[in-house]
Amino acid sequence: SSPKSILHGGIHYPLTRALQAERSLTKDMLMYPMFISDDPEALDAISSLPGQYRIGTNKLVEFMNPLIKKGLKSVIIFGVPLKEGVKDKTGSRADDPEGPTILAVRLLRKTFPDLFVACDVCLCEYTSHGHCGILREDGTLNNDLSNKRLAEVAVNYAKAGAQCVAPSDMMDGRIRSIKQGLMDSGLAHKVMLISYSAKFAGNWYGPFRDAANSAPAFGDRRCYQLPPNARGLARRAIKRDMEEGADCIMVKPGMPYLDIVRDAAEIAADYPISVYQVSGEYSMLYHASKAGVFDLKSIVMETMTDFIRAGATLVLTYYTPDILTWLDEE
Ligand SMILES: NCC[C@H](CC(=O)O)[C@@H](CN)CCC(=O)O
Ligand SMILES: [Zn+2]
Repeated sequence: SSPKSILHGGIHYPLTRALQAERSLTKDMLMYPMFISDDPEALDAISSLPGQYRIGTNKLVEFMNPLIKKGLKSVIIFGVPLKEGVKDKTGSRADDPEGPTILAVRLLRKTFPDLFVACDVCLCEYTSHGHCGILREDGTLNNDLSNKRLAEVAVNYAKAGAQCVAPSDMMDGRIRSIKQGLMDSGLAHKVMLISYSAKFAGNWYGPFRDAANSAPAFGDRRCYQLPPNARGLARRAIKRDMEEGADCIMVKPGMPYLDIVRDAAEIAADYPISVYQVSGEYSMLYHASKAGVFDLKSIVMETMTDFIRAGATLVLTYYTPDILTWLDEE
């Protein structure tokens, strides 16, 4: 065979294999999604997301301490109101100053000054109909009213101390609305705006909707989350969000959409690229490893390599607490 047909010489030893990596996973690259309950005393195990909890604000510091010790650098907060009567047609309690999200932001910023605190921005946990935006009488989205509301919510989270807001709603133009809201409030210079730019409708979010009590009461999210077959729309949404002022571009779900992560890394080459390993991916890996398909640590660390190879620089994953330990074992 010709000299160039010999590839094995470059990967025979662990060091030479390590040299093949363009980047390696560090703790800075991990953002931990957390569910904050409106019951301050809650520490509820989430059956659909084994190992994850809905945490009340009175239990949050105790829950966080070991994670901070392990080197946790950032979290993204999802408020989960379970009390009766909180949800309404416009999600008016999303930025309730006594609601779980704002209370958690204040507590985390006060207790852990070095922790980077992001907030997911959406209405679905706070709307009676469970959709991510405000609806018209005919049941379709009122995009402009939704953007106005989402910008108010994002600004209020920022005012409470969030250093990052990440709108997962998928309304058209919400990045511009939120960026403008941050600028008008004199906060745009110190709040990172992560856009869930390429977020796909489909079957991967079930465990989250169970955990966050945020499933749509009717219909689905196919009129505002991208269709799985829409590579072109994803590329257009990424370019649009860059234009509207996003500081970081996210793709979601993760493993099934690595081609879109690669697209994002090429289109938004000068931006950090984020990927969300969503609840369905998390639970699938968990149960498959329980069933003996593979070793959990090995498979999770391999998916992290996959995200990085595809171009991601920030990974949102419920495996963050485990990965912090596994990185120290390497
Ligand atoms: N705002 C939408 C929430 C959305 C799930 C859904 O579409 O219901 C994601 C949260 N940003 C789900 C995340 C996950 O499944 O882990
Ligand atoms: Zn939503």
